[in-house]
Amino acid sequence: MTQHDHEPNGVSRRRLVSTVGAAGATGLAVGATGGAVAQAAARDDRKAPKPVTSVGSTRVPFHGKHQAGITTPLQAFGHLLAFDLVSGAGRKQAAALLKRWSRTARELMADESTANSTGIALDAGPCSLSVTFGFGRTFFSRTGLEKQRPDGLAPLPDFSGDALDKKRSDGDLWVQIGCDDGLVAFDALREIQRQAAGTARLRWQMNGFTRTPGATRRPMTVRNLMGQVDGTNNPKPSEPDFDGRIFVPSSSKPSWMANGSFAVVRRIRMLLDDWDKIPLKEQERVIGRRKSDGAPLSGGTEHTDPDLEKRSTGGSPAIPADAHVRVSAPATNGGAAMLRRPFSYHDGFRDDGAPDAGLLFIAWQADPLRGFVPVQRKLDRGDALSRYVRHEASGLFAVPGGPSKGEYVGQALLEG
Ligand SMILES: C=CC1=C(C)c2cc3[nH]c(cc4nc(cc5[nH]c(cc1n2)c(C)c5CCC(=O)O)C(CCC(=O)O)=C4C)c(C)c3C=C
Ligand SMILES: [Fe+2]
Repeated sequence: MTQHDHEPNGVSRRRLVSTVGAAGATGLAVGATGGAVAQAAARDDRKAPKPVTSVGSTRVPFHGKHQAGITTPLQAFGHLLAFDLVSGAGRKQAAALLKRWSRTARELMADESTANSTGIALDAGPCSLSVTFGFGRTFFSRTGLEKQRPDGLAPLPDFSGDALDKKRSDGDLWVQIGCDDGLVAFDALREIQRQAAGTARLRWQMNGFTRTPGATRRPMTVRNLMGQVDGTNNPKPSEPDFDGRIFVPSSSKPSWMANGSFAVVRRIRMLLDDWDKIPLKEQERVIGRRKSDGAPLSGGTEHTDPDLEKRSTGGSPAIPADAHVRVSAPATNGGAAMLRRPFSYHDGFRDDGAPDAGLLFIAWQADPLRGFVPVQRKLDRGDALSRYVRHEASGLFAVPGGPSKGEYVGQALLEG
């Protein structure tokens, strides 16, 4: 999904535009010939510092069958935003907003300066920026589009372990920003927020992070804030049933959701003080995998399939009955599967001194009733991990397919 755009000398287009602009202005002022300007530029070129990595120049396409930010490799920084339409804003205003947002997302992801550039990201490349847009259940009643509301947006059931903050849950519109640079990510966030003015008000925002590309000597699955290798047994795009599990078929109804997906977003706080007190062996039994390398307790290496039948020498299951990987596995949930693409978060410390930190859990699936819901029902009843986590906020969003050239995200819904 990503594309390394190695510009001349690996310098980003944003940077080149400003360099060329400056050289052009100088040329005019001193009346230099085109040849002299070219020679000066070539000299400048030799002096230009070489980028240390390709992180800055990596570009994620905005157009395509699916929106970016679903199968895009996880970026180091994430911002999740939910907006509510202001009173008086309906379908027309929402369409204009999605048009503005799409144009900005396309320009920023392509490393083009936007008309109202804040300047925050001026020296950086696109750094794998992706911006993804979705619609919450309430969007359809606010805009008179109830008939277009997909069944997949049926409210999630209440789970016994939920302690949800309504103010930080749901929302009419959802935006996910992912980027390998904090300033480029903030620049996108700021433009998206400014463009909403007069049409939609921010309902909640959550900021996340994960590993920086290149931070590991040996690229491997990332770790979460409990220290576990997290993401190993995700469905893989190379698997034959991947598209059917993650994306809405192109023949489905309503047709505007063709090639789209549903995002379940859960803010899950980790009780890290409690977690850190339990011995390593117990931490591993809670998950069912080794902490050091993520290998299943049934043996092998990180990518060996967990053997749920295997017994240890004492006769007990090698992967305990309530281990997280056993309870959540498709094999024990009638095949239910989802693509997990979470960010970690840390929002300081609570009054009792415990970190306010955990996982911005984002699960992608073609149908939440066949993905997240059955698995969370089971986890809610019998997951050893639930003693160490709290679900504090929740959202469910319909994310349309990717726009074709010249289209904006959600156009088929808003103009259909
Ligand atoms: C409802 C779905 C899930 C929630 C909520 C959830 C929360 C959660 N998970 C971890 C850590 C790990 N999860 C792992 C695997 C895993 N988790 C889910 C689903 C939910 N997790 C699934 C479907 C799976 C894959 C199971 C399988 O097929 O083997 C793992 C193991 C490594 C991996 O495969 O990713 C870890 C570690 C936390 C910390 C958490 C809430 C904070
Ligand atoms: Fe999990």
